[in-house]
Amino acid sequence: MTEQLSVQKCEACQVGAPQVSDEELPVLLAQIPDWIPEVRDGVMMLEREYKFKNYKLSWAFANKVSALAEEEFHHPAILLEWGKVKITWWTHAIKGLHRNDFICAAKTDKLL
Ligand SMILES: C[C@H](O)[C@H](O)[C@H]1CNC2=NC(N)=NC(=O)C2=N1
Repeated sequence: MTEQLSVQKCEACQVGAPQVSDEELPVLLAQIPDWIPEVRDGVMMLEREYKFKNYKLSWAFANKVSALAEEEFHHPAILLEWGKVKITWWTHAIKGLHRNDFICAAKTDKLL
């Protein structure tokens, strides 16, 4: 069993890096069951919406995710609303999902 995604580090990802394979996809998705794979304009992404009691709590969580992104140098889309934060991870350089996206999704869950 490979170690938990949330303790792994993102690797530098360049254009041409491999997307997650069809065989790996279900194995990785099973490790982050609260995340939904979405395909937009042919690009597969991982998405999760978190609910909070008010805007300040949503804002604080969004800030933590931003700090994580800088630490990993891998950046999500963050939709910040009153009582909700939607996080979407994908790898722009390869227009799809890299192992990094799963690592970052798992790390995002640990920020709660
Ligand atoms: C220049 C380029 O944006 C950087 O190399 C990094 C920054 N953060 C990134 N974040 C994500 N999600 N995908 C990328 O391809 C990516 N590239």
